[in-house]
Order: sequence, then structure tokens, then C-alpha cells
Amino acid sequence: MAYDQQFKILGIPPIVQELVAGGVQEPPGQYVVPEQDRPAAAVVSEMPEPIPVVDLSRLSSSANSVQEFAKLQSALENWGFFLAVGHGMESAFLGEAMEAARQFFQLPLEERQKCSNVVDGEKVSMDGYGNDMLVFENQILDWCDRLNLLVEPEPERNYSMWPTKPHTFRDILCQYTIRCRATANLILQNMAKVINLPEEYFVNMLGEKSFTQAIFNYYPQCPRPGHVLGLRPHTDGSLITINFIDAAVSGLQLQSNGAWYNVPIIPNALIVNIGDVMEVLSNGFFKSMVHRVVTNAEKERLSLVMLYTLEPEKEIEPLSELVDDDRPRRYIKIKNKDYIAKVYHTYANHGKLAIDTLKI
Ligand SMILES: O=C(O)CCC(=O)C(=O)O
Ligand SMILES: [Fe+2]
Repeated sequence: MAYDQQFKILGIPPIVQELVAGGVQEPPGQYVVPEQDRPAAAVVSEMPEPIPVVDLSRLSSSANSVQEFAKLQSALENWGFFLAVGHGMESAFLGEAMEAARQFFQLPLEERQKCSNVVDGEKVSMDGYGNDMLVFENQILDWCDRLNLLVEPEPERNYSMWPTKPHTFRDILCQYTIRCRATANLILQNMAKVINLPEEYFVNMLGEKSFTQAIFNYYPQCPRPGHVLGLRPHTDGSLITINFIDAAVSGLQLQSNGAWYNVPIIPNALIVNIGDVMEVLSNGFFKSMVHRVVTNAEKERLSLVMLYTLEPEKEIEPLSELVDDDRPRRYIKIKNKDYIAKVYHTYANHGKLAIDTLKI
């Protein structure tokens, strides 16, 4: 699969934002989640211990690094998620990035549609603006519109899909890509240390040709938040993911041992999570956790998600360094591009996880 692969779809779902602007009182049937999967059906539990907040700047300052590293390690082992502060991105810069995204979603539909992911009325491309991919009959759709843009490798960018309004959008996304990559590298160096690999192991593995996708998720307010999901339960098909979330509106929930927990928001903290590829490479040492997004009756919500993944042609399988008699290999080998296709397919097919199809 080259990144510019196009998916044949059954139909083009409406842009959720337009349903809301049109004053919809009840979500249309294709958005309504079966009763047992509704947000209201699950008790959201109090966390037995909070998700650790890791100060990345301390990881490299020798005075505090041991203590901070231990926090990172416990976060990764217990939650597969952590909150990252001390990443060096100023709040003014993060604010501008969120504002540029907000302004894009505030543009008139016609302007937003200039970035539409729909091709010839019957296919969708990976990059661009649109709603969920409709692949199956009776597929339940997310209460979310999104703009996907491949940001790395730089030569692969398709600028024709990038918004020209607001005029700051392109420049901010370019800067965000560079700064976020530095953060990702620092995290990957420390993750390699957690499992006794050379510090540069994952950074080198990503290299210059790996794919980074920026996803701007826009969750309009919903008249019936208990009946829909902003994003249905999923794991990320990435190596790691860095989420930057609208400080005003929570909604991200993660599942652990069958219970759902709210992921807290700390202004200007990034939420980092382990993806499926990391789970496979680490032979299950790191876990890619199921998460979902719930909507809000009053407030819209925005998130900017950076998915770091390997080159499409790379094979993913447990690293030989992490396989031995005590810990036999737990996942089959698969080409990354085939895995990404699987992730899209199973995401559309409610209730299944792509990672489970790799488990031995
Ligand atoms: O919006 C969020 O908080 C999380 C989004 C997410 O999980 C994703 O895009 O994969
Ligand atoms: Fe996710």
C-alpha cells in the first residue's frame, strides 16, 4: 500500500458538523451505538492510581532522571498511556496550533470541502477531510469529522490536501511536525532503555522514511451523547501516538481490565500512548490499550493526533532480542502496509481489534 491508496466505499456519510448545524435533535440511526456498547452502559471507574505525568525535560537532566524514568516506566507498564509535560512546546505555540485547527473547522462547508477525501464520488483517499469510512452495510459511524494529513516523510506530503485557510495552518503544522518529532524521539529513546535496547533503536528504526500522519479530530456537540461515540473503541496501529487535546473538553477514555477510565486533561500536556506496532516489536512487553472518545452535549471538542508508524514496506514482528525460551514469540510477522490495511478494515467492522489477529 502506498500512502495514496484509495478505499472503495459503500457511500459517503454526512459531515457530522452539518447535521448539528442543521439542528438535528436525534442522531440518525447510522450513528446510534447498540445499547450494550453505549457510553452510558459502562461504569466509568475511578483510577486506582492516576496516570503518571512525566516531565520529559527531567529525563535528560541527570539530577532527576532516575526518578522520572521510573515514572515513565510505571506509566508504560500499567497504563500504556502517560501525560507528558516539559516537552518544550510553549503554551502560546500549542494554543496557535489548536486555534488553526479550530479555524479550519469553522470555515464554511464549501471551503472545508476543498480538502475533501472523496475521490470520484465513490472512493476515499487516506489524506483529506471527511467522516468515517463507510465499508460495511450497517456500519455504525463515529460522531466525528476529521482531517488527515501525511506530514512525514516530507517529500510525500500532498499539499493539495492541506488547508490554505487559515493562512497560518501550513506553517504551524510544519513547525508542529518538527517539534513533535523531537518529542517522539526522546520518548522512543527512553522506551528503548526500558526494555534494555540501545537508546537509538526505535529512533533509527523510524528513520527518514517512516510515516507520520497528523489527524485533526473534530467532535461536534451531540444532542444525545449517551447514544453515540466520538470514536469507537480501538487501539492505534502506530508505533506510538502523541495526542494534543483541547484543554477545555475531556472525553478520551481508556479501557483496562474491562473497566473504562477517563483520561485526565492537563493544559499543555501531551497524551502519549503505545500503538500496536510497539506491542508487536516488544513481544507484548508494551501494551497497546483500547481507548474511545465520548461526546458532549454542550461543547464541541478538538484533538490533534500524531501517529508515528514505520515504513509501509517494513516487516513488523517481535524483536529477536526480546524472544527467548521464557518469552516465546507472541505475534506473527506482517508487512506494515498490510497491517495498516487490516487496522482500517477491522476498525470499520465494529467490535474487533486488528492486533488480535496477529496473536499466536
Ligand atoms: O480525540 C482523542 O482524544 C483521541 C483520538 C484518538 O484516539 C485517535 O485519533 O486515534
Ligand atoms: Fe486512538
